[in-house]
Amino acid sequence: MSNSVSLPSYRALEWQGDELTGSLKLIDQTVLPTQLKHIDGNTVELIWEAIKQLKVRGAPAIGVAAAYGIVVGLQPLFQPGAEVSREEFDRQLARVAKYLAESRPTAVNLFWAIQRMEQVAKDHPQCSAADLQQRLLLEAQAIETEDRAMCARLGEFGASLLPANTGILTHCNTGGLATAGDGTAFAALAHAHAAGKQIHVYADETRPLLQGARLTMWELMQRGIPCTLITDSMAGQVMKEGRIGAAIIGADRITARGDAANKIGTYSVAVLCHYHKIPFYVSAPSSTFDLTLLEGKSIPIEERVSTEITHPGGVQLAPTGANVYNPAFDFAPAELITAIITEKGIIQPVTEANVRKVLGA
Ligand SMILES: CSC[C@H]1O[C@H](OP(=O)(O)O)[C@H](O)[C@@H]1O
Repeated sequence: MSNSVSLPSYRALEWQGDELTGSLKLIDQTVLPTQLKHIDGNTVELIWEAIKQLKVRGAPAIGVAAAYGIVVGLQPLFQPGAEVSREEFDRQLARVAKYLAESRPTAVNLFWAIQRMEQVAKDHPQCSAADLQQRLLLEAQAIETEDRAMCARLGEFGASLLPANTGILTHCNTGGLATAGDGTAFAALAHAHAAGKQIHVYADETRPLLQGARLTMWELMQRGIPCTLITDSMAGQVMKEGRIGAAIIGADRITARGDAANKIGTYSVAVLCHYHKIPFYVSAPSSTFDLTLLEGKSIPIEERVSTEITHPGGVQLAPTGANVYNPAFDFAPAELITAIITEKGIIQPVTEANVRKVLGA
């Protein structure tokens, strides 16, 4: 019996109001799963901080949040009775765009969304500041709406590849919390479940910030999708036991040859899948591709504070002064990826020629 794929009842982010007084309502993902708490992103500083601290996270969601962050960041220009010149507006737009671009370095969706917003100003050099502010809100809303449609396509294409009656391993979180819609890799899980494929999801906890344990398990259980939480170090064992028929993960930046940067631990999952001859799928929108880069080693990898590892949840687990290395991402080389699922189609085998062919680039 198949169930229909329902959009999540929660939304990682939601715009409220108009271009001059509106704000971005965000789920604070750092306190899930025990608290469903919202923050009101009514200043660009709050939105910047929410991105930096992973209160809002996930490549597509970061892009949507930054797009709205630009609208919010320009609102202070419009004070009652004050005339805003286009020159001043353009100066402030450049400042806010640069500020938001400095929040996190790896997810290319952030820069893609900011550039799309800046392009609106370039495309309308003669319009007034007030008119442009309205156009910027429309562009941010378009980015959000397109993201929702993208998730649906990723879900359909991804589900078509997932085997039935087996376990599917996933890493980090790629669901509605990481996007404006139903997710990327997560959408494939939801669509496969709804299609009656009888899958069982094995979710890596995903240290150090535990997006898998805290967020993916929460999303799967919200949707009634059979699931089991495992530690990252158990991925090989569940494969060895024959529990896993495929793995599917998201991405934060994919190069022209198909090297895919994703949450730390992704490379290990890809190598384990290769060894166990298990299909390894990457699911990501075309906005996650950076065709200016060829090799994964060129992708800027965010390094985060050591306390994420030494003091998870504020509890000290390592000696004071311990040396720590905390890269937030690694990358799976194209050679280890069975296929990359995009909203424009499936890239398989993963080669630069096929990347460009499917993306039409
Ligand atoms: C749907 S993109 C999700 C992608 O982003 C996550 O990183 P973070 O939680 O640090 O924003 C992770 O790499 C996911 O695969």
